[in-house]
Amino acid sequence: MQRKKRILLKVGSNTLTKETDNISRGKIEDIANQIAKLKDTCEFIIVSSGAIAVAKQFVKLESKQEDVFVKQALASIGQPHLIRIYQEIFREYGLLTSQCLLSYSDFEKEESKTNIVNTINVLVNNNYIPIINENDTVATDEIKFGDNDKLGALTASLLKADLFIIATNTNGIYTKESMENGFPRTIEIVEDFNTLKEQIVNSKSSHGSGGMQSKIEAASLAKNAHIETWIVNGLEDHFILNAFENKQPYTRIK
Ligand SMILES: Nc1ncnc2c1ncn2[C@@H]1O[C@H](COP(=O)(O)OP(=O)(O)O)[C@@H](O)[C@H]1O
Ligand SMILES: N[C@@H](CCC(=O)OP(=O)(O)O)C(=O)O
Repeated sequence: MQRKKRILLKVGSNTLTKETDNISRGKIEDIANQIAKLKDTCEFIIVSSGAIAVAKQFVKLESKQEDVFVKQALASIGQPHLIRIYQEIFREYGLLTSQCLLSYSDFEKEESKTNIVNTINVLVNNNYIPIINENDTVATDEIKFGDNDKLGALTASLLKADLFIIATNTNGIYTKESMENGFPRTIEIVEDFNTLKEQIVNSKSSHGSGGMQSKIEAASLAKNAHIETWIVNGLEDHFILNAFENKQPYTRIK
């Protein structure tokens, strides 16, 4: 039997909420449906944000503490709900899920790295789809700066993914000029990072935290591990299948 292509899929809060204030069960169904269609040829590991967004649907926390502590508490409330929603929906598509909470510092210790690889390989070999998020109680890197993009890239590298897909709210990276004139045009293939950095515009989406900058940095980490990154429009239905079939513009960073 041919070896399956290992795909690390990073989905941000914007994709999961379809840019609203609520998690979209429809978007999670769309992801499950695509994974079910590809399951004979591809194995998926998901890095998913959305814990804070789910919690905000249910609670408003009172606190005199700094904003970041409130976000950490919201993540703690939202994470079990997020995983429950994934589990319920993926089960309907015959897919099994598990939860892994990781932080950057786990990628700096040999023992933790070995444990992550061993655990996730057992899960994947038994047809479980690991759903990874930052361990927000102990780490604040992504809720302060990131986008879970770097966590996605570190995980893709450690687990030797064949492809790193970042789902966001644009058809990949647009040229700066085209963004400024209001007719965005996708840069389809990137081979030179220096020219790419010049295309970043200082804007982010409603729930987004890192903008395109953090995606380019994540792609650069993946490239160092010889992994190709695709930046695709997660708001579209069938966004993974569309990219495979070239039906929707997206950016490939080789
Ligand atoms: N060159 C570019 N091409 C596309 N989007 C860009 C570019 N430069 C900056 N951006 C901004 O980056 C945003 C995507 O990043 P972000 O808001 O963090 O989303 P996500 O939550 O999906 O990680 C886009 O909505 C856009 O506002
Ligand atoms: N870990 C947190 C937030 C991570 C984060 O900033 O992510 P993103 O939605 O990709 O901008 C969460 O699950 O809500």
